[in-house]
Amino acid sequence: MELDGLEKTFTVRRRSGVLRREKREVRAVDGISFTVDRGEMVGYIGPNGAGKSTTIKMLTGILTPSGGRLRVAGIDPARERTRLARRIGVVFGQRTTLWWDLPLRDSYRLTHRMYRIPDDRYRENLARCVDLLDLGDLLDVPVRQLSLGQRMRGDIAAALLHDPEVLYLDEPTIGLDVVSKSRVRAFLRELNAERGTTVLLTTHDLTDIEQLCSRVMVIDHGRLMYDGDLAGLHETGDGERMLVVDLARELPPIENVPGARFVRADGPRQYLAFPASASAAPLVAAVAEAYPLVDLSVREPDIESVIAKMYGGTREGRRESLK
Ligand SMILES: Nc1ncnc2c1ncn2[C@@H]1O[C@H](COP(=O)(O)OP(=O)(O)OP(=O)(O)O)[C@@H](O)[C@H]1O
Repeated sequence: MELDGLEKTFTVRRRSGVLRREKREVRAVDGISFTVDRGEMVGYIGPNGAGKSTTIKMLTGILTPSGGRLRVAGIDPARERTRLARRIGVVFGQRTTLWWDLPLRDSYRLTHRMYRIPDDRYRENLARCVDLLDLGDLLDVPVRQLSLGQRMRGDIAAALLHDPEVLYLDEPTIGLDVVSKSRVRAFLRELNAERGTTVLLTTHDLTDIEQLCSRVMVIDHGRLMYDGDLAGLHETGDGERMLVVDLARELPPIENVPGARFVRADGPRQYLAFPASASAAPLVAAVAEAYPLVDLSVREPDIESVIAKMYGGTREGRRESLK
């Protein structure tokens, strides 16, 4: 997957007075370049409206880029959308590609025909998906009667029956309970390890990224803000760690320890933030000397707060120009 200076601009008209109409240009994707190698599993994350779905729509050929260059499996998606469709699979967590009134089995049969999948390949892939995604009891149930988690597993299987080399997953675990999420994640890990399927994963659940992706790309306002591993993301966001101290009794906030920032108290427990790059030892010593310390722990920054910090730094750069 190769993107070089990829752009997508939408022109939106908005009524701004009785007779006036304002023409506004939204740069949903504003010059994005990256390469994803075969077999990589990459997280593609960012806040609402960052441009993630627009990127995926261009990667599938649904939308034509306004600028830049794009290749997926050597194919230009907008020019050869049908040829590309045989090589990629897409799962949109918010929508289903299955036939609502048909049992899962019939949806799969239709996919079999549409993609002209060789019979033995189809049988083999279906059996594998049914086994690993635990779809055995669901094949004869109409899609509309499936729970969200069951439907999602059904959708993932449908996207894989034609052996795609590249899989785009847009919020594949949205709305799923903990058990369904872990089942979907385990399946994706196995798919990637066994088949070498390249996966681009968009999600708001950062546990998906933590458990599945060694590389993560952060997009905001249509621009790539970060491309690297998860550990590096912590550093970039200048995250904070949290020292959680349990005191012998409820006491006023600890505000006199240099290098620590009082965050909140919960009875005798107090939360002190300090820079992720700093050592906790001097803080612990200072607290222990001045307060009746019973217990303590250090919590690592969660990715959410790290990313929130990154976004905080880019708010002014909103690139929506009036025309
Ligand atoms: N068809 C369209 N016409 C006009 N503007 C659009 C269109 N599609 C997307 N946009 C705008 O482009 C920007 C990026 O939208 P996009 O859907 O790609 O974001 P996203 O990162 O997928 O967000 P979310 O996490 O909410 O799904 C937004 O400002 C959105 O309003």
